[in-house]
Amino acid sequence: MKHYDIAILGFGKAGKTLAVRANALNKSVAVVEKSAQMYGGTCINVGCIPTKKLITLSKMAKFHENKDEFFKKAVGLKNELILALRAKNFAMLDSLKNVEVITQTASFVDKNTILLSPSGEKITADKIIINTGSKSIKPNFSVKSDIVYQSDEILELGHLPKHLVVVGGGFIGLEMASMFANFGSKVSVVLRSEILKNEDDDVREVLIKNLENQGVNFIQNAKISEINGDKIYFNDSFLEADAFLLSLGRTPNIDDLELKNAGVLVNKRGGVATDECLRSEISDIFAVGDARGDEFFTYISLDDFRIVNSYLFGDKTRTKNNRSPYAKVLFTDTPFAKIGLSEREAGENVKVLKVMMQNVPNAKILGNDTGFLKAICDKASGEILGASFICANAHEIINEIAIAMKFRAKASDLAGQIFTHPSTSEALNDLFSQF
Ligand SMILES: Cc1cc2nc3c(=O)[nH]c(=O)nc-3n(C[C@H](O)[C@H](O)[C@H](O)COP(=O)(O)OP(=O)(O)OC[C@H]3O[C@@H](n4cnc5c(N)ncnc54)[C@H](O)[C@@H]3O)c2cc1C
Ligand SMILES: NC(=O)c1ccc[n+]([C@@H]2O[C@H](COP(=O)([O-])OP(=O)(O)OC[C@H]3O[C@@H](n4cnc5c(N)ncnc54)[C@H](O)[C@@H]3O)[C@@H](O)[C@H]2O)c1
Repeated sequence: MKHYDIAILGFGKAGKTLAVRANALNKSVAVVEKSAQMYGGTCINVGCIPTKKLITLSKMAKFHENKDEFFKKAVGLKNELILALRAKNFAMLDSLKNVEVITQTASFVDKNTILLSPSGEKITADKIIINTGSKSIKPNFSVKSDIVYQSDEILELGHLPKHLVVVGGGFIGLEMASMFANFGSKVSVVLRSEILKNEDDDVREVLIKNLENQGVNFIQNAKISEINGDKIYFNDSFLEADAFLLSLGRTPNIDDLELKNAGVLVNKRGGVATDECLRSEISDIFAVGDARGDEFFTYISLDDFRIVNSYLFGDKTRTKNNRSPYAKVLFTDTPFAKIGLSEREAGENVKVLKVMMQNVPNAKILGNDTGFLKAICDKASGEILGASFICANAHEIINEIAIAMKFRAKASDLAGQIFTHPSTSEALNDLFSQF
């Protein structure tokens, strides 16, 4: 039985980054990945990168007469990118002298022993890192149809659907709705509640208007009973489509792991229960990324790497409790980005600042002056407590607010900051000058 200093289960963002770090420190590492199609993990193969490549290409569809042909070309370009990234990720680890990539499914025999399937071999390790990601949640209504897809399957579709019904109005649902509408599909989003019901009303208003202008039709507060053939049934009604996308959320991918054999516990979110250093109940077993069932973002998986790295190889000071402020972005045609408090969450002792994009010169240059920048500041100190940006480039400039919040900057700091011109960032001068 081969022994390693560290075994990493799953080739995800945190795990692969930790493997590179451990190799540099001369530790022996096994990275166990169940699928050769998933070297590099969800983000590069079926998540962030393929979706954002297609979202970017979909914005060019309006220049193409034959929409179906352009969609197929876009899928081809996306596939080229993914194949290159997957090969690069594999080579990155395979070329390291202390790292071995093992293409098998991992499960625990005990707290230091991993069974590899289908080979039946076993390996042991001093430390084990669970980085097995997440999977799509299964519907709680009946599905009898062969035109129903999950997000990874729809990225491989060989034709552009004429009418796509997206079920679920979260990150994947709204991004895909915007993307397929740009490619030229008729798109309907059927969701059980109201769109982004926890966000401020002015954000929701712009978001819905923008998507409706793209041709997306919303059916909110729908109680879905079934998808049968080419029909989805909800409330007292139905819709006909030639493709359905299920985007009902994701759940940790830990079923194969036989965690009980190692004594590792599961939390209420169905993920591996960890402490602030990401140690499980068994102190030599850690969990990182989606497998913890906390926040499902690539940059959180990367930050989990920083925490485990600090614990195993550093001064142990970096923990889940001192993460930097970070934003979330919905990559619709006009993106929505949010960090910290919204106006609704902020309550009384704050000042709300707002700039409409119609008044921002760069928005005119970009040809998209919809939306606004909104910031929430503490009334007494001026400290920035949050921001909601729904506008072109929102996904980039929100990171400037993240840095400002990390250093507890005040409105006056950004009001007096020199920004390049013309840029969307320079609108932050006007926004924070209002304080
Ligand atoms: C369509 C889509 C779009 C997304 N867009 C974004 C975005 O724009 N920005 C963003 O930040 N996040 C996005 N996400 C979320 C992001 O992709 C994930 O949060 C992130 O990739 C999770 O990384 P991870 O390190 O937890 O593991 P993953 O990258 O998921 O890696 C886990 C790996 O473990 C393997 N595995 C599972 N079980 C076993 C086992 N028993 N043995 C061996 N191997 C196993 C899997 O095959 C997989 O390769 C998106 C997700 C999806 C689905
Ligand atoms: N831009 C990004 O950073 C990005 C993009 C895509 C995905 N992601 C990550 O992936 C995760 C998964 O995305 P997602 O869109 O699948 O999940 P989500 O949690 O964002 O949204 C799920 C949606 O499905 C609805 N839903 C759930 N069960 C339902 C049912 N039975 N009937 C009708 N509606 C139902 C929910 O109300 C919600 O609107 C996200 O939470 C996010 O962390 C991030």
